Amino acid sequence: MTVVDETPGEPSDTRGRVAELLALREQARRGPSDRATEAQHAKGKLTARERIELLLDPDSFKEVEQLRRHRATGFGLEEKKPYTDGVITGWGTVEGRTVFVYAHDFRIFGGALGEAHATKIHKIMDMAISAGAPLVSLNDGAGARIQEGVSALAGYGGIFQRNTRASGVIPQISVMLGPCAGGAAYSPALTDFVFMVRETSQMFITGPDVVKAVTGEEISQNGLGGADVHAETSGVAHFAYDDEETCIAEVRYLLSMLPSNNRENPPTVASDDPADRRGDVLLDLVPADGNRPYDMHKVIEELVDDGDYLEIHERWARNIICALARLDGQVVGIVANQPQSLAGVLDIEASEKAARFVQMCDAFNIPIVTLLDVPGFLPGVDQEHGGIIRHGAKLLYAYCNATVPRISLILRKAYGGAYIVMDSQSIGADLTYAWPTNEIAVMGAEGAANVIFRRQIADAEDPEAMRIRMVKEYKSELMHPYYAAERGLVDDVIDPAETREVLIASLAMLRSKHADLPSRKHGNPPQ
Ligand SMILES: CC(=O)SCCNC(=O)CCNC(=O)[C@H](O)C(C)(C)COP(=O)(O)OP(=O)(O)OC[C@H]1O[C@@H](n2cnc3c(N)ncnc32)[C@H](O)[C@@H]1OP(=O)(O)O
Repeated sequence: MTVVDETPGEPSDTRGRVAELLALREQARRGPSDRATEAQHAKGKLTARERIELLLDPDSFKEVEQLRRHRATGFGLEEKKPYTDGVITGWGTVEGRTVFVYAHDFRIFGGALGEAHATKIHKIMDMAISAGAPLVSLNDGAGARIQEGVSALAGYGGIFQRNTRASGVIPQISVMLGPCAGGAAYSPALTDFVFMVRETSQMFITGPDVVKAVTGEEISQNGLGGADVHAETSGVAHFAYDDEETCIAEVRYLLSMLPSNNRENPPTVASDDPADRRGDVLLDLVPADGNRPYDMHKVIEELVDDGDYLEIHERWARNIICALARLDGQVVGIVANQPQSLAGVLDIEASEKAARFVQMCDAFNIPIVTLLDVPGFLPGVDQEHGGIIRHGAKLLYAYCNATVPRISLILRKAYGGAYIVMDSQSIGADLTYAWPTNEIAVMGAEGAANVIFRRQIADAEDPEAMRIRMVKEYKSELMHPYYAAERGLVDDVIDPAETREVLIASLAMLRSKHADLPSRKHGNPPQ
């Protein structure tokens, strides 16, 4: 059979019927036209099926509702009823584990979401939740299908509700691969991770034309909501890549670090990197002088298996690092201050970034290792008026609420509220370690001396000499690791070179940790 009428005919026998089915399937698989495919490729974009092939293990994709068509009328829709209705849905495997997927087909109504299209997505989301497997959306759609009016809007509502229900139950990953406007941008915002591709993907609530009409601002689509904007400025995107192939390969890498659902642990792999590998290089990597910057990435590289880690929000709020890595084959979430950026202070964005990460790790049974080198919260009118109190509280809340194994290590300094917030023992860290260079205090020695010895300094014959003496006294009295160790506020002071071994042994002990929070509907975290 070469040509099939859109209305199934009446083939005389089963073989005829099967031939007809195969022809229909082929039609659905091919999509609207070669021209539409060429137009998609000309924009530097792959088709929905090409993307699914890259995401899933070879030949593992099982499609659902391939022959679905809309029943909408008006605006010529009754004449245009393509199979799939512009979204391809189904499941397959990534490294042998089940993953559900939906992918907008931009060649059909610009990937815009109508009622049938939406209910296909609802079904696949329900299946992913029931099966307890991750959901990946490959987004390339123009938002609500304008011709279907409120039915399309209601379709989005159903997606948002399911995104929220699935939150913390199965990993949800949104991959942005085209212009995603309106409703198409909200669903990703509700998911755990957002990936974008430079030049070809954009996210905005209202596009440049509406922005210009309302505010008079002129801006391009990429300038308004491109990958770099969202990965560096707004924090909406966790990852940005130059091309779709790399982007989708990284989605596979991320999936390899996540459990299928909140009742499982992340996958373990056998590691060739010795658990007792010493890290003598750490003795020189981190300067003992608390004011000298260094790159915390190098510390992480030295500690984790084979130096491999996946950084989340790499280019947003760089003063804090959030990464997934493995220690002796077990996945861990690492939160680390970055002394090379804003001296590693906590500010509004760093607090938000780390809070979301800690919450994600806790939801998916990923132990958290916190590496502290923090001078405090960033002072300033902008920060105070921007709500650093409530944003900083998000991080505090996330840590206090986390029941996964939690280990913190103070590399150098940990001052004030920032020390408490960054998983101190007092807010529930299971084990806390310190390097011998560390200083835990309410504030740096200079600031402290100026406050508590203000009168002695002012009254002294040589105030500067007195100030220097008092700073020295304060340092030797309070600012060394043994002050905290003597009070049991750190569990041990360790040789930096043995950090990897200590972390691995501690995680092994904590693997069977079980902690329950008081029964409640849900908390009321600061927003
Ligand atoms: C709740 C909400 O979602 S509100 C948001 C509603 N959506 C929007 O406002 C977006 C409207 N669309 C657009 O701005 C643009 O189409 C963009 C930016 C998404 C894409 O632009 P381009 O890449 O230039 O593609 P283009 O505009 O040619 O659209 C491709 C096709 O999709 C169709 N299309 C685009 N958006 C929609 C839509 N929302 N509903 C139905 N069809 C649409 C176009 O008519 C076109 O169809 P055709 O191939 O038959 O001519």
